[in-house]
Amino acid sequence: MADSGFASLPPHHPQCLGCGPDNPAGLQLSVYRDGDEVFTDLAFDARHRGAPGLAHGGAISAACDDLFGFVLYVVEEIAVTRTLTVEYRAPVPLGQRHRITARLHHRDGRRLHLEAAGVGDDGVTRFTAQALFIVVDIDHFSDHGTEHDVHAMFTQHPLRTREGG
Ligand SMILES: CCCCCCCCCCCCCC(=O)SCCNC(=O)CCNC(=O)[C@H](O)C(C)(C)COP(=O)(O)OP(=O)(O)OC[C@H]1O[C@@H](n2cnc3c(N)ncnc32)[C@H](O)[C@@H]1OP(=O)(O)O
Repeated sequence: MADSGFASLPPHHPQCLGCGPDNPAGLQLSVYRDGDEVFTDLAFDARHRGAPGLAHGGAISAACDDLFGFVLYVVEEIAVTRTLTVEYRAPVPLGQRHRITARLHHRDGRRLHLEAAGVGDDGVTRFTAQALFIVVDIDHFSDHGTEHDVHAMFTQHPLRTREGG
């Protein structure tokens, strides 16, 4: 959904499982910033099926994890997931739109404590999540991605300027 008035945030990279527009198997999240929070509106579909008619818990977890990766724009740090906990409070029906909102709860050194909630159009909170992200530098990605891909991931990011790239 186009939420006019909110800043649209760029995907982590075009093939990202969570937000990459060029990944047909991905969630293709569109993420917006609202003050210190980020959010996405998502209706899980047949690709994300767990039990009949319901979203798979792993798909819900992936959506939360990726959305946490957008809080990094707010925090202005590069970080990766160390722990992720999802509370599945109620089944999530396929096709029902949920707004997932994430924010920094608090920071402790390199540790970013994050929290998120997924609320349906009907006002029901069906899942919440907490994560610990650890701040890293760009070199963290260099061992596994090609130099070109790592460079491409960060050249489109506002955080690039912080790293002097
Ligand atoms: C928008 C921004 C741009 C894009 C961003 C990038 C793309 C993002 C894409 C997003 C996609 C979605 C996201 C994804 O999919 S991210 C992909 C999934 N995640 C990973 O692949 C991460 C794999 N793990 C690692 O690489 C290492 O473990 C890291 C780098 C995380 C830490 O290894 P490192 O050797 O560096 O650090 P450390 O082990 O000494 O620990 C560091 C500190 O943390 C403390 N600690 C540890 N565990 C716990 C705990 N359970 N409770 C409390 N504290 C804990 C620990 O005591 C220490 O504290 P201190 O001694 O310093 O005080």
